[in-house]
Amino acid sequence: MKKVEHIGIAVKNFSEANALYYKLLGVEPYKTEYVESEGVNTSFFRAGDTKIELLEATNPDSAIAKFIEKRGEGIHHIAFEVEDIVAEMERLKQDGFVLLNEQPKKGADNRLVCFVHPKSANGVLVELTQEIK
Ligand SMILES: CC[C@@H](C(=O)O)C(=O)SCCNC(=O)CCNC(=O)[C@H](O)C(C)(C)COP(=O)(O)OP(=O)(O)OC[C@H]1O[C@@H](n2cnc3c(N)ncnc32)[C@H](O)[C@@H]1OP(=O)(O)O
Ligand SMILES: [Co+2]
Repeated sequence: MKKVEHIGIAVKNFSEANALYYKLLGVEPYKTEYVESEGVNTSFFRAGDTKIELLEATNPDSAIAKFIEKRGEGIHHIAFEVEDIVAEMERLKQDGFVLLNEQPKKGADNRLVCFVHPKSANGVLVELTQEIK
């Protein structure tokens, strides 16, 4: 794991949250992206060497909609940068972590991602993320 690549934050109102994080961080989001497979709108802010990813649900079945319904807005996941996502997935599986996808899948911002179940990571949803080169 090279670094915390981003922190995902579940928000109810995308435009209000983007305005708030603009005020908080003093920078505009460098990118917004709709990810159909996850049912989310995302925006990305640079914060030093890492990023903040705001996530708004676009349908009631999305993981973000369910999370907000159960727990309210807030930190949803921590994403760790990896160089070889397949190797890291295999390593974590061998170590008893529960992976939420068998194969890496396409995430936002030109990346492959894989999620680790929060029940196998001290209540934290962990995302592994590798840049697509
Ligand atoms: C935009 C793409 C990508 C990127 O490029 O960065 C993203 O970040 S996408 C982000 C959204 N996508 C995902 O989160 C996909 C992975 N998540 C899942 O598969 C599911 O959300 C889940 C984690 C398996 C939970 O789904 P489910 O079991 O259907 O929901 P429950 O509400 O029943 O939850 C079970 C259990 O887990 C707790 N939970 C749920 N989400 C989280 C969370 N984010 N952090 C910590 N804990 C979480 C939930 O509270 C339940 O606990 P109990 O009530 O104690 O049983
Ligand atoms: Co993410």
